[in-house]
Amino acid sequence: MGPPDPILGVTDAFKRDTNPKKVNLGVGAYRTDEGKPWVLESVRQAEATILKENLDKEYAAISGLAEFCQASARLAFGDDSDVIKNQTNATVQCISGTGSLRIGAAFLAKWYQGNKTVWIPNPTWGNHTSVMKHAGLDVKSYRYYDPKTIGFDFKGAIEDIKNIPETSIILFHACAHNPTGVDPQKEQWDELSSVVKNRNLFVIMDMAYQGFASGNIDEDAYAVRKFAKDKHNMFLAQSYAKNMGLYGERVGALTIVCNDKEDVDRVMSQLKIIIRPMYSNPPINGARIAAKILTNQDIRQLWLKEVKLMADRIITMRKQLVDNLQKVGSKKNWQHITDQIGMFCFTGLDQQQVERLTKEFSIYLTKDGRISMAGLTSKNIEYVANAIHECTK
Ligand SMILES: Cc1ncc(COP(=O)(O)O)c(CN[C@@H](CCC(=O)O)C(=O)O)c1O
Repeated sequence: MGPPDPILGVTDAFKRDTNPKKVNLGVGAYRTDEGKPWVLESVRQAEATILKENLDKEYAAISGLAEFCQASARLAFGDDSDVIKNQTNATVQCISGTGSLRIGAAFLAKWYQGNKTVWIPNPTWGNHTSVMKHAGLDVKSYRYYDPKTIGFDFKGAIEDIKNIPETSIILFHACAHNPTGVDPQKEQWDELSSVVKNRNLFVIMDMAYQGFASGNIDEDAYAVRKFAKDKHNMFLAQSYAKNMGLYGERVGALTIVCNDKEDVDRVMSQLKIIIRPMYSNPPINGARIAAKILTNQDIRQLWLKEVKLMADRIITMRKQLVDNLQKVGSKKNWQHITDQIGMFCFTGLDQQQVERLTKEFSIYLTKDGRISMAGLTSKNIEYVANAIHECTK
């Protein structure tokens, strides 16, 4: 019998708990202030529009829906980027963010001529290592998080990256780092770009939360656009699970940035050769919804408002959690909760404290002390704050 998944297994345990006060702060999935999943109105409008078009259910191309792929690349790189203007993006629709990373890793494993070791941040999303190893790449890590400051270890990251063997592969979270919620400042991204360039590293940008971090899709794409502008060898993995709430539709895109159009044709041919025996071609429904949202201006404007609303609710929950911790008498410094950004808060709780939260209070979170902020609501915030205080005082 294999072990439960460190992230998705938390939800299974939560579902088995019969305590009426139980709270799920595990999986990174948005919840409303009523604690319910949210299907965005922009998604509903896109679905209604698509329904009227009476489309068929034919296979998609191996590379997916072309309109979706182009719209995804434009969203990430920006209409005025050289990548879009010169059409040097080899973009394929994949099975959400995970699938985009997996196909990109398989491409590197087969064709990359450099050092096939991927350097991932420490800590990182629990599935990164498995995805890379499953593709046949070695995995090592670089310093990213400083437990003393509960912040970004910029000095440590730079030092480690300067020692990464040239032509290796390095992975960055483009925004809303999971699990720490700690992102580099823009000037730190600029320096990271320069150091990575000097080491001639291949860059994997994992952008699973565009718009969800700051509430602004352009702001959150800063790192992707900076690295593309600096002409890095790179690929980008995009997910629409969180910023469009299309979790179960499995909608994502992989873009490998190429030197020229001929390169794009060759790379696309090889991506199709990798995809075909893996799942042949991707599902059409979710990609149609995402393409409609991105290309219908009225629906797009509504979506931009909704993605900001989700980001703002999480920011509000951060402030309320700190206020409630102070209200119940905690004397600890919880500033990192409001300093952090995106879906998650890296609380700094140790494994024993996490176990107590779950055993004594039926509050579910991952073992590393990460909480999904969207699981907090105005109804449970006091209960959660009191429980955290009880386990940390
Ligand atoms: C940094 C990062 N990359 C990729 C993904 C994959 O997302 P897709 O659903 O494949 O588009 C996630 C999702 N991580 C969330 C969701 C649950 C999971 O897959 O682990 C999490 O960490 O709770 C992520 O946090």
